[in-house]
Amino acid sequence: MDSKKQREGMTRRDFLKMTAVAGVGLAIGGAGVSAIERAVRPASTSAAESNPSEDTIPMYGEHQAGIITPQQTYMYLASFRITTEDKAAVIRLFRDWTRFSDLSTSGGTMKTGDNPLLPPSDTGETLDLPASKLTVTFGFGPTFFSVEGKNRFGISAKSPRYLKDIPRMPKDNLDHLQSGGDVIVQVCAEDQQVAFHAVRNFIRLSTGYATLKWIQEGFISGSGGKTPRNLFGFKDGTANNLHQTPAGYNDVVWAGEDEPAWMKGGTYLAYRKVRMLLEVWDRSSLTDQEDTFGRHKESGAAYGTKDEFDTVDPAQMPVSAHVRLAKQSKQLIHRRGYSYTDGVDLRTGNVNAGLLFISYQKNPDEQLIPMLKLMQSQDKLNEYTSHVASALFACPGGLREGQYIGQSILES
Ligand SMILES: C=CC1=C(C)c2cc3[nH]c(cc4nc(cc5[nH]c(cc1n2)c(C)c5CCC(=O)O)C(CCC(=O)O)=C4C)c(C)c3C=C
Ligand SMILES: [Fe+2]
Repeated sequence: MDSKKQREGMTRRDFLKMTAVAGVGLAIGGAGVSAIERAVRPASTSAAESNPSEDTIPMYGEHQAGIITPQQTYMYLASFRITTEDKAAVIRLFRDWTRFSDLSTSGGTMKTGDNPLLPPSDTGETLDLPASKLTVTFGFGPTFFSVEGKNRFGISAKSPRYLKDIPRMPKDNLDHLQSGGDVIVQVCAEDQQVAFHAVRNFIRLSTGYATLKWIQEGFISGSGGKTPRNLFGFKDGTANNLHQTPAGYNDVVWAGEDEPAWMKGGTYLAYRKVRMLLEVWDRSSLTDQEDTFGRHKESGAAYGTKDEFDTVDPAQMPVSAHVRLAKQSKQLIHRRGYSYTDGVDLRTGNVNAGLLFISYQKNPDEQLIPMLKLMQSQDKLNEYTSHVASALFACPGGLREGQYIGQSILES
């Protein structure tokens, strides 16, 4: 089949054309052959054929997708450590990751293989599935730019202004194996298998260039348009409505003029894995639970108000209420958190579960860190939570077709 026919003829079920080179590329990873050298986009996708725009979120634009995109139901965070010091190899990896992002967010897969003697290029578990609003968001940690004063890849001068580890907090109980990383990939989708497929193939494509440091999966309740509830049963995300306009996003989320050019349209992703002590919470009274946040459980209304989105008066709340403390900091952040469950805590027999707190902001020094300090010293929520992992990443602005992620950092 010639390549024009491939483009015209391929449906999602027929999946994408991939050369045998791809299999070789995957097998030899860092040896220099691009793993998805000749992947092409699907002509159409099966489940999304009737209305693909409802099923796909554009990957290209001023900003990366997955930041102010309405939250999908499933999320994975995969944190990578770059293992090569060869800048050209890093560029190859990022080109492959970008091509694969383009392919998978538009509903494609790599070909499962022409050559029975080679492993299939694609792992195959999304062959019959639509794009499911898949988004991929990349960010770079402090150690991508320099490690112990050593300028990695010659780019330390391009390190963004506020990129550093979140300082140690009074009540931190951090596991460093689950924290930080050189590169973060946030993958979100309406179908968990679609999201995991993307993560899995990012990992495969990284062979020879990077290793996985940690991975974390999350979910939210998805009842169309309503604020999701966290595992304490409270609506979580209400206050995002205070800045959800283009001007609001400029003030709160998108990096300022004081940043390197590659941060234009970019932002900072802050991550805190916060364990929630469900057994303790479930034994506490409704009054105690509501006093913890300063909001009512069922309606989500702030104390002294009737409805979820009514204007908050912090004076109506206990001094240690979570929302009162957030207001006291006088800062806004854009939260995009997910719940997680991690099985049983074998030491106690309790459920290991909580919130993957993810926030996007233009200036973590001003917006996030003072708020976090205030909360960690005075928040009633501390009786029921423990912060177990932490990270900060700088997310570059969006891409135009033909560019690859990180290009404006690694080139020019
Ligand atoms: C430092 C930042 C924050 C951390 C860490 C954090 C953890 C955390 N939050 C909840 C539950 C809720 N948070 C709510 C509001 C809220 N939280 C933060 C910041 C952090 N939360 C802010 C800035 C706000 C908005 C405050 C405001 O301006 O009104 C709420 C109320 C509803 C809402 O607005 O979303 C809940 C509920 C948990 C369970 C948690 C850690 C486990
Ligand atoms: Fe909160």
